[in-house]
Amino acid sequence: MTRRLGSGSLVIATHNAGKLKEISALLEPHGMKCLSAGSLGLPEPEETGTTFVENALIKARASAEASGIVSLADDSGMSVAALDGRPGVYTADWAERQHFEGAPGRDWYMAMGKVEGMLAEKGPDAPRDAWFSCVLAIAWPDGDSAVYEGRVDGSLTWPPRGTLGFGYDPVFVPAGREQTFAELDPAEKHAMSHRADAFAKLVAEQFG
Ligand SMILES: O=c1nc[nH]c2c1ncn2[C@H]1C[C@H](O)[C@@H](COP(=O)(O)OP(=O)(O)OP(=O)(O)O)O1
Ligand SMILES: [Mg+2]
Repeated sequence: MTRRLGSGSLVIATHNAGKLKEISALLEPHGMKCLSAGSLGLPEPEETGTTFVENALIKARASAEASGIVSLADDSGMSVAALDGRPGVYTADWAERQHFEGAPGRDWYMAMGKVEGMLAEKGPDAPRDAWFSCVLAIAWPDGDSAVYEGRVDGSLTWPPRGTLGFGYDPVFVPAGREQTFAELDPAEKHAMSHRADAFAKLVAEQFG
């Protein structure tokens, strides 16, 4: 029997503002009070794992140990079929850290261009299939943990379109739609994304 969260406070162990917003919106209806790793001043652990599961557990455990509060981490990324699943676990690393108007962030436009450039090298007929993966890991301060995996399939478009969402959203068109994740209403993205898929499993087990 998997341990359950119950109600109360939970730390969202991410330093990505886009994820924090999406995860808080998904958890609040279940009566959880969401604190952020950033606002608690928790350090950002190095993501030394080679799988989404390993990295999600590294982040959740680091937060639970440092805060003494049950913590939820998300490790996610985009995989391109014609690139043998890259960038995958290294999706964030492909976007260099930059400072925009004084605030730290990652250069997503550059990263999307890098993916497109590598795909172009495969020729004009290379399949443009891609998918996002998301692993959510919950870690309790006593070392217990639970993991949930999600995925959404789609294809890559170029040039990037839309201003909503974050990261690679402007180049990802989910299967069966014409708009990119950055053009869709956030509520629509939340209903079909890799994060939504993992969350549905988390909610079924934790709050069902
Ligand atoms: O819905 C998404 N829409 C667009 N891009 C996305 C999405 N979900 C993940 N991604 C990309 C960007 C993210 O940065 C990277 C995951 O890297 P990942 O290490 O899990 O996240 P992160 O470093 O941004 O924040 P943190 O580790 O503090 O949670 O994949
Ligand atoms: Mg990260």
